[in-house]
Amino acid sequence: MWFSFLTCQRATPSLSSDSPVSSSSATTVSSPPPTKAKSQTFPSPSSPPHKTTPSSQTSSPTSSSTKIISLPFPDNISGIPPGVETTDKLPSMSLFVPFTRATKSLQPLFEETLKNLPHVSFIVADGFLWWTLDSAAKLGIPSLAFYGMNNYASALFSSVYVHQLFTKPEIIKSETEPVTVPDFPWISVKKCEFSPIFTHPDRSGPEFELFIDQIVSTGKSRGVIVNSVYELESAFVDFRLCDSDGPKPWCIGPLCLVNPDKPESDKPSWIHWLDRKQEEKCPVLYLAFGTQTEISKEQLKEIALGLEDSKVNFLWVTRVDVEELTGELGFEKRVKDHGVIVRDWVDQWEILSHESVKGFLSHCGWNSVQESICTGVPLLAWPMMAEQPLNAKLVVEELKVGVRIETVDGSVEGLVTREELSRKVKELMDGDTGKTVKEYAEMAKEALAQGTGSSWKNLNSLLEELCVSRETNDVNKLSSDN
Ligand SMILES: O=c1ccn([C@@H]2O[C@H](COP(=O)(O)OP(=O)(O)O[C@H]3O[C@H](CO)[C@@H](O)[C@H](O)[C@H]3O)[C@@H](O)[C@H]2O)c(=O)[nH]1
Repeated sequence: MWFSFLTCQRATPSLSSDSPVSSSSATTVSSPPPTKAKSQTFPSPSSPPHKTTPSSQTSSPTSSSTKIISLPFPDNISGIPPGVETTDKLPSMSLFVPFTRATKSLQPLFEETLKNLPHVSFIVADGFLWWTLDSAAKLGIPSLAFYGMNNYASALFSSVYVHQLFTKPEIIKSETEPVTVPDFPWISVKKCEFSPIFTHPDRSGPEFELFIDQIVSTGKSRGVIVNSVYELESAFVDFRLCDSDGPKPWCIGPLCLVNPDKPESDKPSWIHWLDRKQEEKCPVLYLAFGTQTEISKEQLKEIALGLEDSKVNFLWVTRVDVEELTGELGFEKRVKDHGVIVRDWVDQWEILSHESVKGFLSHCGWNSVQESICTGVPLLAWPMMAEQPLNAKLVVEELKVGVRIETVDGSVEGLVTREELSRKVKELMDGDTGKTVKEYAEMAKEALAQGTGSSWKNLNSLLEELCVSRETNDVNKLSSDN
């Protein structure tokens, strides 16, 4: 099993399907050290979206312009079960910090490998692999960080942190009281929507130290690649661009449109099921909660019974055995006419693109949100951790492409009852958010239009800035040396 990275060598300034970053293996943003009171961009701590590339999901390089070099993942990490090389395989996300710290043992081999490459124009590194930015600096290679988070969440984290919204002396004690964000007066946030790193006055401990290492290291980078579209969140991109001290955000997304997965020739059974629902003219709700979410037995039962009560047609992707965990033996049989549970790894893009899928109950991981927007499917937003509460606000309050599900106590971790789930599922499926989301889907496509789209232009100027100017410098240096 391996840990993989991609390097960009002598890239030419054009947008090709061989994107220099992989949306599944990279993640967020940063800027200068947190001691200075200015705008900053942040990784989403506590449960960040870092994962190495599981071999089962790594496609072979198909083009002569792309080469993948794999480095062996470290063995014997204290507290991590042997063989676990991705965060989705961790028994608990509480092991995230030792897992991430362990990646540093790859540094010598990473640097050795870089030295043996013919010419590296720049490095794109997962921001959670903070040490790769140190390696880049040591070898004099420009580097960009990538975290996977959008500009909206980064800007809000920054504003909350810089203005000490939850940590200044007149501390807001309530977890659920709405508080106005200073730089964005039309937005209010709740303490429970943020990790303790942003809300706890005591700034120490392993998680905080990792967070600082990432911020400091990304602050030294040449910029941050953002898998998003400028037009989708322009106010928040502009906010970050105005911070001349912070790393520049480069919106080059949505990457799910650059290289969408191709449906296999042999359709899996769930696609046949969706085909049947389309023939029957039955709209389907798709449910999936990403790769890292842990859902309690009690909550699973409420989801199952809420779906059953709602009578909506649903396709639920989950790795767990719902009947066994909830004790609801016979659930799948009871709902078989309108619902199906899938326990395999699915091609989510293919499902969302299916004509019959008219709603997505999602944890609001940024990849899922973008895929839903790009396929014109409205969301039922149920954030569970990390920056997902902010993504849900973007979906419901800013873009208005979805409906928010509420927990019993208004907290992020709180229980969602079967009644709430059933009500909101019906509201989504009967509602009119579909029209708005289709407009955004068009906008996202236009952003990638060759020559004219904003993401196309951003990628070109990024390559121009990092490759062409570097190569020109190299040539000048060579001639002055002679
Ligand atoms: O069976 C599956 C399960 C997942 N996916 C794909 O896996 C990705 C999941 O990504 P995302 O929706 O972002 O969920 P997480 O992996 O849980 O997201 C982590 O990473 C995101 C950013 O990278 C953050 O926004 C989230 O908070 C964090 O939990 C998506 O592209 C899905 O299409 C599949 O294709 N098939």
